[in-house]
Amino acid sequence: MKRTLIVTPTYNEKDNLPRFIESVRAAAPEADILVVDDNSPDGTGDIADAIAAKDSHVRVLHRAGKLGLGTAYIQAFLKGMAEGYDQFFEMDADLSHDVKYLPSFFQALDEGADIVIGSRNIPGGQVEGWGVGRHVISKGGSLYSRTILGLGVKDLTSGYKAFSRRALEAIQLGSVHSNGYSFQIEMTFRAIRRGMKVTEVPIVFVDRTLGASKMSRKIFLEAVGVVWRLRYEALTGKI
Ligand SMILES: Nc1nc2c(ncn2[C@@H]2O[C@H](COP(=O)(O)OP(=O)(O)O[C@H]3O[C@H](CO)[C@@H](O)[C@H](O)[C@@H]3O)[C@@H](O)[C@H]2O)c(=O)[nH]1
Repeated sequence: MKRTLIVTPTYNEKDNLPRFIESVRAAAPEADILVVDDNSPDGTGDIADAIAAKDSHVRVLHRAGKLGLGTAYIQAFLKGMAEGYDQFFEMDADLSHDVKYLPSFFQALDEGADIVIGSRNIPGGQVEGWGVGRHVISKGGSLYSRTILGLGVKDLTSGYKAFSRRALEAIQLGSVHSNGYSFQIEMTFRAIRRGMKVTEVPIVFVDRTLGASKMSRKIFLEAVGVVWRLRYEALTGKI
């Protein structure tokens, strides 16, 4: 039986986290959940601790402040690898990633995928609840990065993903620099450069109804630049 670690980074998700954990526990009862909370001012970390105290499948990694999505995942993955997990998931805590898709991720991993991406940009996939601006940023961002990096993956910024242990080893987590949503692009690009197999499965992403997105101008600009850095590193043989 493969050991699965589902990582969810949290920053001010007090209204979403209990339902998120409950739904993941019901859908994947064998999996463990690691919440990475960045000292959320709304007390999400305390809520996570209270759930973890009652459920041995749930643990919490507390960090001192808002250190970013990318470093949250890297810290959690390194911890999970040291603990011997075989496969790793990324999921947002805000209920935009529906657990009903977990079986298709597990199936793709079983069939040999190294990375499974919950894709909004393939037949059967879509986004509900975003305004025009956010659609343009997301679709445009995927197209921009696909074109510059020469990748066939349709949804490069999705945050609903699964990795085999082999994929995380190949990526060499210590050399990943991106911290915002461009972290997603960098992880997939590095894996593909090392010959990992990527499979996209369709998901309908439903925008959060509680709490707020942490998308910012800084995160957007980081992504614009990261793509060129990755291309340069690939051209110069660094990745
Ligand atoms: N620990 C921690 N968690 C964070 C941080 N920033 C965001 N998060 C958590 O990361 C998850 C996603 O953040 P959101 O800010 O809700 O993302 P979004 O705007 O809905 O963006 C979605 O779309 C992006 C673009 O496609 C995706 O890249 C992203 O992963 C996500 O799926 C949430 O659980 C949120 O609390 C941070 O600095 N630290």
